[in-house]
Amino acid sequence: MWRRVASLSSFISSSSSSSFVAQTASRLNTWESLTTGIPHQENGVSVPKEKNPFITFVLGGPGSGKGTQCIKIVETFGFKHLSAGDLLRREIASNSADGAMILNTIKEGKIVPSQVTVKLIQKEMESSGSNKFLIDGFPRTEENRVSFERIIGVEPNVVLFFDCPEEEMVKRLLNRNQGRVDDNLETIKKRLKVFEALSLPVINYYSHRGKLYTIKAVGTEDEIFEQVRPIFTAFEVCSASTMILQAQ
Ligand SMILES: Nc1ncnc2c1ncn2[C@@H]1O[C@H](COP(=O)(O)OP(=O)(O)OP(=O)(O)O)[C@@H](O)[C@H]1O
Ligand SMILES: Nc1ccn([C@@H]2O[C@H](COP(=O)(O)O)[C@@H](O)[C@H]2O)c(=O)n1
Ligand SMILES: [Mg+2]
Repeated sequence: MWRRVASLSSFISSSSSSSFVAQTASRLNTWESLTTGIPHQENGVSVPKEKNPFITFVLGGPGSGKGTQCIKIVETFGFKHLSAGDLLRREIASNSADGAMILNTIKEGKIVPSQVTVKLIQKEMESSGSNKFLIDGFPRTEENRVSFERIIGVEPNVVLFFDCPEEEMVKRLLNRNQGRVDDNLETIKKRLKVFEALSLPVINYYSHRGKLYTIKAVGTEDEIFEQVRPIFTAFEVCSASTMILQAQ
């Protein structure tokens, strides 16, 4: 299977997205698990590989444009979008037992205990009927990351990092005008500190794991999406080709 994917990358080397496709083909050990359908051993139990979801984590500082780009990714590639922040805000709005704690944490720009956030994500994943997820604003900390791996039992296939200068992020947040309790300068400053101290190490972790795609998050929304598009196009091309090869 690996040989076939490698030859695929040279076959399409003349396409406009060729470098991404080649890069993607070289990362396809995870993708292969989605498409081969060959049972593999997991904790001693044989599990059909095609049951694994395809997971993309969407990371970046506050106001870097994660939510904005997720809408475009969903429109073009049909993922189920799960925003950790939106799920937490929904808990506040529904007056759940954790609502007051979550509201205070968000106002302070701090991070909600991982168990709470991962359970919300898990519930949405299970009820979605989808197998392709964009998980936006998560993991924000090493604790988030480890908790997801422990509870959900899988690692992401792709990690997008929207890399944006602080000054631009602050400007965007102060103009967002969506009535968010954390869109004020005091909370924004705290969120930026938390991002640097707790979220950047997670981004570095995925860089070392060879899963990170860094997007320069300046310019128009469309210009930024043109950096994102080839990443998922490459995965789609490789997936379709693998299915054709299997059918032969
Ligand atoms: N490329 C862009 N140029 C200018 N403004 C943008 C751009 N992308 C997004 N915005 C605007 O910046 C604000 C923040 O964007 P968005 O909500 O997508 O960021 P985010 O990374 O999801 O932030 P948060 O972490 O706070 O949820 C929004 O008002 C959005 O319309
Ligand atoms: N994994 C997460 C994600 C978010 N939070 C809290 O929600 C706030 C808003 O998140 P956005 O993704 O919408 O920016 C964030 O500042 C945190 O307080 C969290 O705790 N854990
Ligand atoms: Mg957002």
